[in-house]
Amino acid sequence: MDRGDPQVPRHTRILSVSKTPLLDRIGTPHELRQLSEDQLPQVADELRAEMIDAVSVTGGHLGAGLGVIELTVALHWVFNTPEDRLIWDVGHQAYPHKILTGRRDRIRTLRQPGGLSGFTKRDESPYDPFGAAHSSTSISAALGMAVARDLNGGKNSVIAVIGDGAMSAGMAYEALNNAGARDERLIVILNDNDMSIAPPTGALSAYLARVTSSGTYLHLRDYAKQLAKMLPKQWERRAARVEEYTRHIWQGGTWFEELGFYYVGPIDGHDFNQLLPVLKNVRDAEQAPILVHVVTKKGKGYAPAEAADDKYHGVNKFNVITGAQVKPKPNAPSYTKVFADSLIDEARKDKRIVAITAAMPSGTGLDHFGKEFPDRTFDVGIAEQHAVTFAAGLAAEGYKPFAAIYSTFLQRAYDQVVHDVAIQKLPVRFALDRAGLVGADGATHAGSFDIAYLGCLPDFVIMAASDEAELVHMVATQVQIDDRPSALRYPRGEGIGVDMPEFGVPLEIGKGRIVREGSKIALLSLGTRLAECLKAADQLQTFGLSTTVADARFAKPLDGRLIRDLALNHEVLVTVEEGSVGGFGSHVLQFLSNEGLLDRGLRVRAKVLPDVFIDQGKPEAMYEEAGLNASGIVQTVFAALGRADVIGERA
Ligand SMILES: Cc1ncc(C[n+]2csc(CCOP(=O)(O)OP(=O)(O)O)c2C)c(N)n1
Ligand SMILES: CC(=O)[C@@H](O)[C@H](O)COP(=O)(O)O
Ligand SMILES: [Mg+2]
Repeated sequence: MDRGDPQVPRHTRILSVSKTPLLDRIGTPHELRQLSEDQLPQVADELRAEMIDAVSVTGGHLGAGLGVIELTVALHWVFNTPEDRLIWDVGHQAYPHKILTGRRDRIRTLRQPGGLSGFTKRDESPYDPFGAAHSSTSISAALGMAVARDLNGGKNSVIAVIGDGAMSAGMAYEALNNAGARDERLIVILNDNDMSIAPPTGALSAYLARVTSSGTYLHLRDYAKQLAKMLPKQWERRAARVEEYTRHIWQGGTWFEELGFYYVGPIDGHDFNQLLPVLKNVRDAEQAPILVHVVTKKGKGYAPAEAADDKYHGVNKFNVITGAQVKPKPNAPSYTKVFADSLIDEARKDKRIVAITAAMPSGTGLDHFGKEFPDRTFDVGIAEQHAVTFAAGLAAEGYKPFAAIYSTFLQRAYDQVVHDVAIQKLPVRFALDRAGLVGADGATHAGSFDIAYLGCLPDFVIMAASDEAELVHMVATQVQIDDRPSALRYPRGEGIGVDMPEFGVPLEIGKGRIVREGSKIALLSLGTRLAECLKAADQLQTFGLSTTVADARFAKPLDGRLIRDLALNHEVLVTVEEGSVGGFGSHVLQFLSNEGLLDRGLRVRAKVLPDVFIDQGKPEAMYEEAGLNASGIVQTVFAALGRADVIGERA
């Protein structure tokens, strides 16, 4: 459309032609559904371009969304969203969905403070009927919504879109098992791109590969048209099973059919000529759960993503032309790398060490470990519950299993930790990466609760590294803990640039350390807030407040002697941790109280993360907001001293 300056002669005006003329007309799926079928490929092209451009300036999850561009357009065109409920598993692939559902204007605020979430979120849009980010929840949520619809006498469709990786989690089977036994109308779209974050593992992915590589699929180009004609409007489950056409169109989805689903597919998830007729027929089917097996390519349509081993699953900002990502030069090694390198060093000396990941080899650093010890590295898929009890089995047989699982993903396996590991006092070593706030992934991935949820378990040893050098020693310490379970927590991101030890030296269990001697104020830190405590001590010194800083190192067992000394020889004791209420500070307060150390007027404060779910942001800003930085600590000390007068001035 020519928006040029009316004073300028028309023929000389430069036409500012939009690159996304059709997408510009789509505010919500209602406008999308006004377009004709043959316009949809262009919508998809424009949507793909818009998504690539947006993520190039925001960073985030790219490959998965590129793989579902056509599927997203087709789903919103065929189904009457948001009345028809569309639930995305994990939700990392939902950027195209967000662009089509009224959030295009905010898509460049993705994963930023106050911006759009990087996953689906109920309070963000009526088109997000269910929040996600942890995988494999979509079928359960969809079944719940389908049952609610039937109880209400509703007519809407409910669709869950789940990836092949997410399908490897136990929860997905639990939902399939329950859904297959019921006759609710439920549609599960299996988005099979033969990728998780890494190449998929497990028997299911091998099965899917067999199904999608069957000769029939590869030769029946008009397969979906035939399928669409054959799918009866009125499903008669029992009859359909034995009818003649069952042999023609069910291409091997036996496993899903045995679980009570109609299996439709595999179809090409980038071909509207296949997607539209199948989705229309599936939409109009009267009953029975249906699983549509859609084959897609992660990273589709963007050469650098298609060529990358990880299909650009998660990217920094990047140059659209070259695909080159903007990677800031690190000032120090990442905690993840330090953990992996330390474990490799220890494993060279101890053949009993084995490592387990739940589909996060690169995120946990076990991809490096696996290169050197392929036979001692196990990627069990997105199956944290299985990973924990699998590790317990290894420990029961005398191995030294390191289960490297992000702090929040371990939440998925809490009973396995209690029932299979802790009660049996099996020496499973948990390496909890992403402990504390993580930034762009927001509340679902913020490792706020592990001290609380593990600290209440008898015999557990819980360590928190205050820097990357401490992490090396703590890995060496975990190797030695052979009589009970232990957990080592460390944050996402890079260290603080301390000198690295040549090798790890095991620490004395349950012993902290004084890192700065003082007399009036005591700061007892757990984890990487130690650096901020030292800065706070410097600031307090300028007010004549001599401050001791101690690194607890262990949340469990507590260093009773250290805590007692601090309590008896200081007026104020402040604990600081990157964790929720109910963690380290709670344990210290309980110790002080039970030991009568609060009876002499000691002023105690426990600094923890606020009792809210913190949305995405920049970690340091989030910690500042939580008062877990130097000035926040200083203010707490002044408040404890009742010196509110100076708080606003110098702190
Ligand atoms: C419980 C849980 N474990 C691990 C993850 C990390 N994770 C996010 S996406 C992903 C891979 C998902 O694969 P798939 O479902 O096939 O989706 P795709 O990225 O291939 O579209 C993993 C392991 C998670 N989000 N939740
Ligand atoms: C979608 C998902 O759960 C993972 O991709 C996660 O976002 C990875 O987090 P890191 O970037 O901290 O490894
Ligand atoms: Mg996949």
